[in-house]
Amino acid sequence: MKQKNPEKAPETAEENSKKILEDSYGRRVTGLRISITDRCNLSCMYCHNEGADCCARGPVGNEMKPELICGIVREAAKFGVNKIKFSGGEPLFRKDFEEILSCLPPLKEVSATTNGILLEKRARTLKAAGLDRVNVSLDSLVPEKYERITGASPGSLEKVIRGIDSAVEAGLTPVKLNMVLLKGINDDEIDSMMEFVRPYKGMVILQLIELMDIDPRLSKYMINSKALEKSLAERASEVKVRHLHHRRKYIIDGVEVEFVRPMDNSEFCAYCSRLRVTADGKFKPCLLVNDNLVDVMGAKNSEEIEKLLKLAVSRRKPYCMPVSTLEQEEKA
Ligand SMILES: Nc1nc2c(ncn2[C@@H]2O[C@H](COP(=O)(O)OP(=O)(O)OP(=O)(O)O)[C@@H](O)[C@H]2O)c(=O)[nH]1
Ligand SMILES: C[S@@+](CC[C@H](N)C(=O)[O-])C[C@H]1O[C@@H](n2cnc3c(N)ncnc32)[C@H](O)[C@@H]1O
Ligand code: SF4
Ligand code: SF4
Repeated sequence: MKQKNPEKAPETAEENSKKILEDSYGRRVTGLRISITDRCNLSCMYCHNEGADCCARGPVGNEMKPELICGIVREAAKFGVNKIKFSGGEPLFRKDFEEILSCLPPLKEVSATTNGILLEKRARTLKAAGLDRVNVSLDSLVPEKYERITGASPGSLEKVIRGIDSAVEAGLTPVKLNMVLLKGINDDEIDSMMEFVRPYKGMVILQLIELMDIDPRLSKYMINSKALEKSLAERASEVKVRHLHHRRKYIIDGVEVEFVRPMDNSEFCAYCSRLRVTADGKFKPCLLVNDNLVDVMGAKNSEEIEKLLKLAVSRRKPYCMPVSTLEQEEKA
């Protein structure tokens, strides 16, 4: 059989292994989760701000420029990273978000997570610049509750719903609605949220999120995730398992409901395939760890970015591990 490129010798296993990013726990990195600003127009009662130490509400600060963001993505793409998630703060606060999207290399998927307040006017331009889909955070369909959870001003819920409709019209689909479950506040709204997404016929899907009680004052809002997962499973006609975090997707009466369950979940961390980048230009090996960041802001060229990227991957460690693995690590 004729070789496609007879000049090029087949690659050795060693050469091949250099082209992927894998940490010492065998977890391959295939995605980047890039925070492009710490600024936000809301003040949600539970916000982890992607693990940042602080949450800037004021001026621009030390945010990465589009050139650096795209340089990082280009380097990561050389090692098989093919999914990018933009987050914040509120990513639509960046007026140059379209510019950032325009300079990315070809990728399998580019998505963003937004609170949706500024989405209505930007959906079309974001799509045209290369954004494939969005997740929109929407914790309640009751205006007073929505305002209580997010600190938003009256009228904001309608803006978010108009933003969701614009995203659907622009083709930023499927739009995922992120609903953080808060006991005693919105945990009675799961069914009404399912009815809300139903008319969109798969163009909008529901993602339920277990609260991460990063602050002890939040613990009283934790729902019983085990019981919820059991009831979703009982109601589902089909259950799918995603590779990312091994998250379950339940198909209930034709509506897709994904459950994100990060707390005390070693399976979730075992299938963590994304490396994070902070708004001020640091690789962040884990959402919940802040003492192992790798500064990439001053990187002068692609070689430096590559070196720092590999250093960050080498620092990755599952936050939650099965007891048997922890015991082995202690003995070693
Ligand atoms: N602990 C932890 N939580 C995460 C991680 N990635 C996402 N989450 C949480 O998952 C929820 C949904 O995040 P999104 O930004 O919408 O993105 P996603 O659902 O992870 O990504 P897609 O499903 O691919 O759109 C949020 O509450 C995040 O904090 C992670 O690596 N670790
Ligand atoms: C930090 S926000 C950034 C993007 C954007 N501002 C938004 O709210 O969609 C990303 C996602 O994390 C979720 N989130 C924030 N704090 C959380 C927590 N303590 N537990 C679970 N999810 C949380 C939000 O609901 C949102 O869906
Ligand atoms: S909108 Fe997003 S970043 Fe802003 S406070 Fe809420 S969860 Fe945090
Ligand atoms: S190791 Fe676990 S907690 Fe840390 S980022 Fe990955 S999934 Fe999240």
